[in-house]
Amino acid sequence: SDPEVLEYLNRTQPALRQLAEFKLRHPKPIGILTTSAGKLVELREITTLNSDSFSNQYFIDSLSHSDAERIPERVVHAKGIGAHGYFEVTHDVSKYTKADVFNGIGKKTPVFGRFSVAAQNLGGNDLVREQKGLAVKFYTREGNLDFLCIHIPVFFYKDPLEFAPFIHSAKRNPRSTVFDPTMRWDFVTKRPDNLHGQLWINSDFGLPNGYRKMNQFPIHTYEINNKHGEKFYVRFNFISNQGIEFLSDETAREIGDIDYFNRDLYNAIENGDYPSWNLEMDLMTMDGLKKLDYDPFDLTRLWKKGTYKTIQIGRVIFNQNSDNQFRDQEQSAFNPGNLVPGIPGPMDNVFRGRRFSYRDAHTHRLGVNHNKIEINKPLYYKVYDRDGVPPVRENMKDAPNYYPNSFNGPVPYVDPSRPKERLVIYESNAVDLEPAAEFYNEFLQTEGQRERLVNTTVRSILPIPPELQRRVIRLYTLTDEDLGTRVAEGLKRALRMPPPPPPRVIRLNPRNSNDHHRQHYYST
Ligand code: HEM
Repeated sequence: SDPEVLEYLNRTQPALRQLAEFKLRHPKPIGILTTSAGKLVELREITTLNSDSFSNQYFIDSLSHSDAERIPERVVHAKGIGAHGYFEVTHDVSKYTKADVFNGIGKKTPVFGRFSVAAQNLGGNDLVREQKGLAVKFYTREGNLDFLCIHIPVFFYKDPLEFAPFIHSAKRNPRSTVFDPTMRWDFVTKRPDNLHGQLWINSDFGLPNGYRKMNQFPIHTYEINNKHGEKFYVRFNFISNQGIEFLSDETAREIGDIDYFNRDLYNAIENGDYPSWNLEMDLMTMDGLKKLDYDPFDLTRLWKKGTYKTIQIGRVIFNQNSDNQFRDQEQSAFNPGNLVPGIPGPMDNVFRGRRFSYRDAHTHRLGVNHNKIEINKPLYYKVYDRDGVPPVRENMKDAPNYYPNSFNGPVPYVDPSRPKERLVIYESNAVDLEPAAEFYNEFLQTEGQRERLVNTTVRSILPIPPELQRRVIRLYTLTDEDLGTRVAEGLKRALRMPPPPPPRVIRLNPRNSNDHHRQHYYST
């Protein structure tokens, strides 16, 4: 009720008034301070000055806990923000999938979502041209269902063996420590399947205006099946109800806030402006698949118009910020292999690689019991796994710890409608530049869009070695002659431009004896 406090709360954005709000909710201290083992801390223990610090358990606890408070950051998508919410079914899709979570109009399922930037380290810059991610964990009655998505509808490669080199080339140079376009362009030109995704990233669609204003795509072609065992092939899409907006590099520089995406999402949710996405699926039947003149399982290409229909399923709404980002977001373990009956999932090789990679990454990052951490815990589980790095929770108490057994440990169930066989797909390793050419000529609809793609590419290849620049232009020309020519001409023009002036800095005169820096150096 203090007018000064009210005025402060009104004037300040939610992300900057979090502590003031905590105090409003807790007008008195929330309790007596303790050590981690629960001993009450006495006032004289909160300083070590003029005392025997190594008799002070509070001091030892504090120092040694902070020494160990970092865990490995994610190898990709390290920086992000998490929020809680729910999924609500809005349409009847029982014809296509028996997944309980998608059946029963009005049914709500709790979800946890994590929004992220792909190549930045923890604490990195949101305002960069990189794929932005959204991972959603649905806590369904049939186990956790995880979708991991990026904001462009195509992926970079078809062979999971490209994961490590792709990531290395997109992250920091191990010697210089800085992001290095030479590595990235070298890899793209050596593995041209990456080109289509790279064009998306360098186009107007590369940098969304915040996490709320982007669509999200799990990309893979998923197999789904109904209760009669009939199979369908789908690509899921999360379509933003906030609309989609993108930023130019110039606007991003003007905004200049490395936490722009996190701040925007957090503030919106705190203000009750809950972001939501419609979940839909582009669907093909088995008969439809047979008639195609392209590979619908290829992650590096879009499905062609007219070959599928789009079915609405429901919507995801995020209506609560996490009250502890480390507990929820940093400890969250999303795995695309977490699927439910009725969604057997994708068959392609990248997906098979991912089934292994995420599980392995989570064991490294969070320990082998990562699915027992609260944020990852399914609603129901009965396992034969035991022990390992905590948390083990009740560790299945005294139930039999081997299967099969004769003593009523958990038993598998029988699903009579599970399709008997799965499609086996053969993937071609031929380089196909058609999807990239289609993106340039058809997907981009205006000259302005093409011009900006060319300009962004030129800026990006300007610092790389001439031989590599020639290789980029050769690849672009092979993709589309006009695109290659324009990049070549743009590069020639850019090379003739004078280098930008050095940044303006504040200089202090070291010979000025009034300079307090100098006094500081001498004061010791
Ligand atoms: C061979 C292919 C791929 C491999 C090996 C791979 C591997 C990984 C790994 C190891 C992580 C970090 C996991 C963690 O520590 O929690 C990760 C995160 C992520 N990946 Fe992938 N990935 C692949 C392809 C993809 C694709 C195709 C997509 C999207 C369509 C994708 C979206 C994401 C997202 C959104 C995250 C962040 C998850 C989070 O918020 O925790 N990845 N990936």
